[in-house]
Amino acid sequence: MTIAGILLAGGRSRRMGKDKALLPLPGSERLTFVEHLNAMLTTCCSEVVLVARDAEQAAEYTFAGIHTITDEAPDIGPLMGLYSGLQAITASHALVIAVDMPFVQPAVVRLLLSQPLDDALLVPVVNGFHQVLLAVYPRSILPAVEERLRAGRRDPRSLLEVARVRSIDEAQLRAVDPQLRSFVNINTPEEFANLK
Ligand SMILES: Nc1nc2c(ncn2[C@@H]2O[C@H](COP(=O)(O)OP(=O)(O)OP(=O)(O)O)[C@@H](O)[C@H]2O)c(=O)[nH]1
Repeated sequence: MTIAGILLAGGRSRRMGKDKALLPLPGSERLTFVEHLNAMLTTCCSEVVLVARDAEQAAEYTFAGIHTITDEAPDIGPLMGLYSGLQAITASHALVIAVDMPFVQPAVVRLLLSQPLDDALLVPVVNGFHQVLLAVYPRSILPAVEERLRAGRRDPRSLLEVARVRSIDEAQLRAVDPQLRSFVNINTPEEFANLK
């Protein structure tokens, strides 16, 4: 089975005040979050798709040479990004990463990609919370995504109520990423300023 990478970048970054995807990666002189995550996914996925909310936002990423598509409709939330991304890929499954998680560790990606793939969602659990924005989704989940969107839901978390889920527990995650850096997500200028 092949697995695609989907980067979700279609949010408005309101709390940050500027597009989080284009923030510079700490410790790197020139890479943005989106370039860094795209480069990582390119090494392990059969295809990588970046999902922006609309053509105007997508145009911001042409410099990075990333295959960018747009949401079927903008501003419906990451569930719409997932829907649009899953429709665009040819692989049977996708590793989905929010573009505001710049420290996703290759070892965690390898752990996720080494699991048996079937029709279940494969979701890491940290502090008791399912990490739906760093998880593996089968394309076969698309009808359920469509149903959730029709019900007015915006968050992939709502799939946990209707889909079969296989959890990756915290001990497994800590074995490869002891500080769970992979699950740090950046929302505000303060959080960005405090990154090391
Ligand atoms: N494609 C797509 N991605 C989205 C959408 N909404 C949020 N995302 C992505 O989902 C991830 C989590 O988003 P949030 O941090 O909850 O929201 P945000 O819009 O980025 O930030 P705020 O405006 O500050 O809430 C980020 O990578 C977003 O880019 C959407 O409507 N479409």
